[in-house]
Amino acid sequence: DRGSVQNSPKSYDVEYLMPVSLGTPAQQLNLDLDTGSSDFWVFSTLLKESMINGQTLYDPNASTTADKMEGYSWKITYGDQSYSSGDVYVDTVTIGDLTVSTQAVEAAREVSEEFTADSDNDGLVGLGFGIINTVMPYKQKTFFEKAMPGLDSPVFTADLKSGAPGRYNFGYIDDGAYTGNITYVPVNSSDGFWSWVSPGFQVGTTGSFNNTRIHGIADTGTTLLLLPEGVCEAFYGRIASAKYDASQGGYTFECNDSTTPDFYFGTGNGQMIRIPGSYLAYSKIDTSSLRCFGGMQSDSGVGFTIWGDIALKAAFIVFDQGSERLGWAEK
Ligand SMILES: NCc1ccc(-c2ccco2)nc1
Repeated sequence: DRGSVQNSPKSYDVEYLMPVSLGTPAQQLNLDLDTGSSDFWVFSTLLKESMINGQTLYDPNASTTADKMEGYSWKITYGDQSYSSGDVYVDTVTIGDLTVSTQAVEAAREVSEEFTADSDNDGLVGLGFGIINTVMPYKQKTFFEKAMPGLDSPVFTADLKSGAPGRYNFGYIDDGAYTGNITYVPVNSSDGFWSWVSPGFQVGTTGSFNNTRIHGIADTGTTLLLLPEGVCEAFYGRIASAKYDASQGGYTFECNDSTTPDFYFGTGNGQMIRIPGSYLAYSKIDTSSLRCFGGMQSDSGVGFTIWGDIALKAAFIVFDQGSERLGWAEK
């Protein structure tokens, strides 16, 4: 079996949403596929009115195939301090023509204000590893883990684009979606993340390659690229107008600064992925400013590097759960 679904970026590519069908008859929600977590949760009719702001709600009582998992609950807090919690139902879920008939659907009773404010986002599909699912008393499998046995190949791929729709594919690799070769690197899933080691980086075409191993995770659910302080300093040191602006909480530079170099990261056996300098001028710090907040920021608050959407949208990525490895290709 296999599946393919379009993803659509919200403004500034802050997150990418995909249509998902839940229950019988189908209820369609727009969800955020997040390889940095492992809960499948949705806005639901269990929520207090004050927590809803335009989102589409999953109504388990309107689904003939929904069964409540009595005594089960969940609560999750994300790196950006947003959180959600609620009850658990089993129901049928279809993403891009791929159906899982008994998916644990985590129906929210409570969401933090950040989620309430994000009116286009109806919930998250966590495609990290099930070991970090938060359902109690027994953790639940991710959508991919449930689908995997029936797939042609135990992989899913992410093709995120800058300011344009892309695709998530399940169970196969679309050889037309990338150029050159796919370089595979081993994944350590013991923390539940798609954790891998980059051999290093290069700033611009003239800079030398810096052989410094960077431990990090591939995370579709994080907007920015969070790298070690030293890497940020090497990159921003090459941009004339760049500075660390404590009032903005990060590096900023003039959006049109022509000295902005491309950023390359190593994926293994000599391959590098090029992130265009334009991707790193993330967003204007305010409408009247000529300065942009950098798409690359320090990972010092996190403890490991997060290869978020800024990096992922420069590549075609194979999340190979069958072999616990990541495949990287240019496109
Ligand atoms: N890295 C997972 C994740 C995704 C989306 C969000 C989010 C959306 C609106 C408010 O917070 N938070 C965390």
